[in-house]
Amino acid sequence: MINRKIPLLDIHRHLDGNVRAQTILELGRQFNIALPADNVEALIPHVQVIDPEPNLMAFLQKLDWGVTVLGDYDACRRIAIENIEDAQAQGLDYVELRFSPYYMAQSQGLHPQGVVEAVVDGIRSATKDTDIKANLIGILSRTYGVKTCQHELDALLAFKNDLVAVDLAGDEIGYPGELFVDHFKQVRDAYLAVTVHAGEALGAPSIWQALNELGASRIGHGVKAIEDPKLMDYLRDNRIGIESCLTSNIQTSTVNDLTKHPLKQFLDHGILACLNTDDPAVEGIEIEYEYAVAAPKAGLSQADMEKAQANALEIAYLSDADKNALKAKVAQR
Ligand SMILES: O=c1[nH]cnc2c1ncn2[C@@H]1O[C@H](CO)[C@@H](O)[C@H]1O
Ligand SMILES: [Zn+2]
Repeated sequence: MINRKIPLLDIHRHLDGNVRAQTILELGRQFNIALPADNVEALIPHVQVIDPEPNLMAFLQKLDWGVTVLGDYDACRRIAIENIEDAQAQGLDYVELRFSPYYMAQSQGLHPQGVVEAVVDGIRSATKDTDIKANLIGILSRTYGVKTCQHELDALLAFKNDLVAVDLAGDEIGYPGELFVDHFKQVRDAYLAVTVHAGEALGAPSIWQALNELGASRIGHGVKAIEDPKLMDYLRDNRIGIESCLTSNIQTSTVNDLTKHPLKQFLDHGILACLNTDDPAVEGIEIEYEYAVAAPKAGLSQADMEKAQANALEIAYLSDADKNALKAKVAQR
């Protein structure tokens, strides 16, 4: 269970993997975009994973309707604002929301830089005068290839002061990290942190590559680290954060059964691993479910969950002052 005396964070949460079904319907109508259904109930199977998909790429297709309906920049602003509302409704104290501006722009011919501007603006206005804190992580959608990712990176770097990090997501097998060494040099030169989806569809070498060649300080999923004892030690000794997403790993068939998920072993080894949602609306879950249902199934005790909760704060892309402010805030609850 969530311990409300510890700050509650979700630091691996795709903003563009969390578009409400109702919003997809409304935006579809607004922009005259034909959808596979005209009511929420019938739309759900098209925009949400019901049973585990056979692989990561099949899972990722379920995100597509959420960006297909983004007909203008106001629509991008709207989904950013709704992401903050959803996070607030969950009692999250701090979120790192990640998004891929090219993925959001491509379907309706928007400009990635305009998308970044709209998302930044939406997050800023939605968090103003509230006690939820949010930071943004820009994503390079590797599935579009090296050249498009450079355009996507240019759009993100135009707003580098509004981001805390850049991530690499999408097709890990078809577009391995080796292709993006130059992109992440630019990210580091811009003084942004690096987190990479690695060890989800590929094995431990993909995680080593993210650490050694891309400069990752955190790893998204990192499931396959369990195959490499030297890597397990390295992650612990270098305080590399692992952003675990239990239900997502089941739905992508990265892990067949939660009882076999390595998160418990990561925690026992002293690795700074934490619990996150990934794509809440697409998965049909929220952070509460990950703590109340998924984590116990994965063998985590209450103490393990509290450790994971504390680890998220430890590895969050926040200053020590901001971390202390969050701790002080929850101490009053
Ligand atoms: O679990 C995941 N693994 C890899 N890539 C993902 C996952 N969830 C979403 N995206 C990717 O992130 C971008 C949108 O934010 C898209 O590229 C989507 O395919
Ligand atoms: Zn992810």
